[in-house]
Amino acid sequence: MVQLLLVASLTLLIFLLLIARLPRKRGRSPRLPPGPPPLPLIGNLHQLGRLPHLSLHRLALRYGPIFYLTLGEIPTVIVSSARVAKEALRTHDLALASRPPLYAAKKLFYGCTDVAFAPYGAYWRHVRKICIVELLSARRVESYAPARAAEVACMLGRIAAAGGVVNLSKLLGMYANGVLCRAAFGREFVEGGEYEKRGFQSMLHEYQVLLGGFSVGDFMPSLDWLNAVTGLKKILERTFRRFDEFFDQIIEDHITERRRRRKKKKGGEEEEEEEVMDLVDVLLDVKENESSEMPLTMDNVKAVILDMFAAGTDTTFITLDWGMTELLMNPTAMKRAQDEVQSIVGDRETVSESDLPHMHYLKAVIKETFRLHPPAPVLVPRESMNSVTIDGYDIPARTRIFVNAWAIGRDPESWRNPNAFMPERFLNSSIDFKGQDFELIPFGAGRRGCPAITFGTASVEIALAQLLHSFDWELPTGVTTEDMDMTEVFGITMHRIEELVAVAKPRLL
Ligand code: HEM
Repeated sequence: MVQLLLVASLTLLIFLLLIARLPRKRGRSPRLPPGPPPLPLIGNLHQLGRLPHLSLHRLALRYGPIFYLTLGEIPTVIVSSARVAKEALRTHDLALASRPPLYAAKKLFYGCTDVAFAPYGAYWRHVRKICIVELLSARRVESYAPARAAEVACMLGRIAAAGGVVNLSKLLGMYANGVLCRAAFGREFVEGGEYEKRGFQSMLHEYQVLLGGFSVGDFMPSLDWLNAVTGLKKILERTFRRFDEFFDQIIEDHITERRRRRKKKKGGEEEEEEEVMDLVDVLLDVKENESSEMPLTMDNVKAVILDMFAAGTDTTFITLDWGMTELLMNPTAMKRAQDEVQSIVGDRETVSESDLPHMHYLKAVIKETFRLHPPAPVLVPRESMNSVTIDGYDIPARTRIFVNAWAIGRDPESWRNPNAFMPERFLNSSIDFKGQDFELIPFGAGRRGCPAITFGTASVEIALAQLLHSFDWELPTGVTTEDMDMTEVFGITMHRIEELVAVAKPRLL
């Protein structure tokens, strides 16, 4: 009996040892979406870097609405249909709510401590909440109506002064920068003025180019050091320093002004004018009064302000620029939009923001512009924080996710006659761009979606309505719609290759 027990125990022991030594059964290998073989970096990135939404769209036509590719060392998934975007951005909203650490963003945005490029986590939640509650709330956006009105008036003055043919792109760019300067700094952006002398406009332009540019380290982290050799690191550091010094000066001015106001208040003196809080003031207030465990540093304040400019100026300009271009190319739509504005505003010179809710066709024009020309055609990249299953495919953690909003806006599965500019399609439709309808996602969707939809649309609507109300628009003599080059140029946002030059004829003489 003892022997039997001994043999049984020995057998059990050997069995257990054997099991322990057997190679562990590997987990099922993930079922990745289809896609091309790893794309060698050189050659493809030239193409992908220039017009990624087009290159990725072509690949989607071949491999489907979700496909996988290895870009350099980076596993990447491309989403190109409303159905798959909904699964990615709604069903897996949290898992895909992080951003990859892009090289230029790290250098330019104080180590990604802004809102747009911060990785998901407690810090991002904190600054995003400040953005939504303090900086971009409906009440705050409303408080900037005078800033928008003043900049619209400046733009009309510049158009009138040009006396006919105007470089509308230039003026729309100044309008978009002007609105943000007033909202953020409480100051005017005047041509030849303080900001222009300090090269603010060119600094903003440089930022867009650098952010949209290609860095080897973003796709080959092991070759990060090459950015020092190519000179990119130096350029980024120089641009960063210029902005940093500029912001230091702005913040210093605000602190001095706040001290002066407080002193006056203490002395019982009344302020002559009502105090309007600009975004820098709001952030300084938040910083001073914060009792949270995560107090903002001055660098954090600068990173968030920079975000407002980087995310808010070019996007507004591009929407207005493509909107006016499409209207000039489509005179019937232009006339219908003008008739609507005229019927609501009548003989008044100035369009008021309270007129806008009645302008259904104008809103449809803006939606159609977003559909065909989303300012960020490939949404700001996301990074998966854990593995998820999308459309039946396994997407591992730390995969980069690109959503091609441009391709989705032109998908024949979602849109009839997708390449035509037809604002009417939105008149009897409930489709909106607020992140609920995945056929139209110019502002992205989910917890990482744009927090400034109200700010962005307010600036676009009032400017477009006033341009249509004050002037009749035509192409310059000798230029036909066929001559208009609709080629897109890609940075982090998507401009038209040509500047828009048009003839403005005053309507209200
Ligand atoms: C026409 C106007 C605009 C468009 C089309 C637009 C579009 C976008 C898009 C596509 C994203 C990425 C969304 C995603 O990942 O799902 C984004 C993010 C962001 N936008 Fe906008 N935007 C506009 C205006 C603005 C303005 C005016 C501001 C600020 C003043 C702004 C601030 C931001 C910020 C801070 C983020 C980052 C959000 C985060 O990562 O949590 N945007 N925007």
